[in-house]
Amino acid sequence: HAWDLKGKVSDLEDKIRSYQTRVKSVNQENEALKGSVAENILYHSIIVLQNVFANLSMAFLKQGNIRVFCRVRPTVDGGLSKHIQLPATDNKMITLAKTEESHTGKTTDTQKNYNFSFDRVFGAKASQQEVFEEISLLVQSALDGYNVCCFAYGQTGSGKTYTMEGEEFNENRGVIPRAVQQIFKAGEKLGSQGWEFSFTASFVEIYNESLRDLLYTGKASKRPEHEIRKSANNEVTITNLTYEKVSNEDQVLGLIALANQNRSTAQTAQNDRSSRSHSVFQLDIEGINAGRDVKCKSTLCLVDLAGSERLVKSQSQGERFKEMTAINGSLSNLGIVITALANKENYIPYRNSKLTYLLQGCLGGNSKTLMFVNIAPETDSFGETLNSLRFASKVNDCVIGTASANRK
Ligand SMILES: Nc1ncnc2c1ncn2[C@@H]1O[C@H](COP(=O)(O)OP(=O)(O)OP(=O)(O)O)[C@@H](O)[C@H]1O
Repeated sequence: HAWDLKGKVSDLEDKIRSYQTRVKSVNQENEALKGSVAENILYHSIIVLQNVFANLSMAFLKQGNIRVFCRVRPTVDGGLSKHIQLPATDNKMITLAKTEESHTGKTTDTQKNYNFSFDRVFGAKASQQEVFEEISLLVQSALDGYNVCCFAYGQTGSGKTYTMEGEEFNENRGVIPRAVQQIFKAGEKLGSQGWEFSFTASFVEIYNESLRDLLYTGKASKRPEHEIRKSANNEVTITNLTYEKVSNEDQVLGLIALANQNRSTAQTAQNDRSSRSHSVFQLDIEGINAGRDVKCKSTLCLVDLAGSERLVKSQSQGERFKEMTAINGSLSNLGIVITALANKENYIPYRNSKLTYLLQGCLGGNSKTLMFVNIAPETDSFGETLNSLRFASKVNDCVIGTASANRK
């Protein structure tokens, strides 16, 4: 019996040992599992934190930086564009897709995608209100003493004027009337905190590198010449320009109507002139809070640029050639100035074009800049659209210092 018992105990001991080994290995597996779960959680937390961090630092960097919004114009018949794709889940991406047909018919058609990402992409259905909501904080900061510049870039007919001015007195009003409305409303609110603001508006057109006052009411024959001047304290002013003191929204809307009238008179004399000129609306804001002994001074600058289409040499002769050269010169200088600012170059060639000279105070370290790149959805605009998006993404890559408010 003893022998038998010894054998059974030995069997039991073997079983116990094998159980122990299994438990150990299960424990090890558990540990491994626990480790990987923990690691996974940690890994994902780090990714989330990295993203939060990247977004935060982007937001900080972007504070004084150029932001770029892309807006796609609806097609004339309200249909879908064939080559522009916006992902449903991401409002920062846009893809231009080009299908290259096989010429021989032997190979299949190939599709080439051009992807771009911006701070925001608005599709054809985006309303003026939605667009404005995204820039209203920027407009607001003009009252806090920041210089703010918002400009629309794109080929003729891509929706720049619609974005900046829109239609009168309804929900299709664009950035300029909405910004003005917001500034006056917010200025009134700040009044209860002891702030007193004064506003001065001007509206100027740059055509063929010469300036024209859009608020001029005198005789056409007596239109004065204008020069851009920079004062000792770096303020840019235009000689002989109408600077109109304004205190409410209606007054500014009246000035915008006057500017449109002035533009259409010139337009009648010269077909399509407004497409070939830059128009710059400026609202100078001065605030004083006597109780707190603080002052602030800034400019809100809203610009509808000339059409960015490239020069078609064979079709451009005489006056048209001169215009296109002036437009190409000033738009490419705008790109050069922005790149020079981003590269922190010592010399920024503001003076190489009237446009950049005039916008000098609003482009650079001490300002907030937003660029709309407007694009047309038609297939025959593919080349121009690609060009505009390439220009805009170059601008989007620029990091231009941090803005600081002009407060004393
Ligand atoms: N988002 C939009 N929704 C509805 N209509 C639009 C939109 N964008 C543009 N349009 C219409 O498309 C046409 C061309 O737009 P717009 O005049 O703004 O182009 P543009 O880029 O300013 O051209 P130009 O360089 O000639 O001034 C206009 O009739 C305008 O009302």
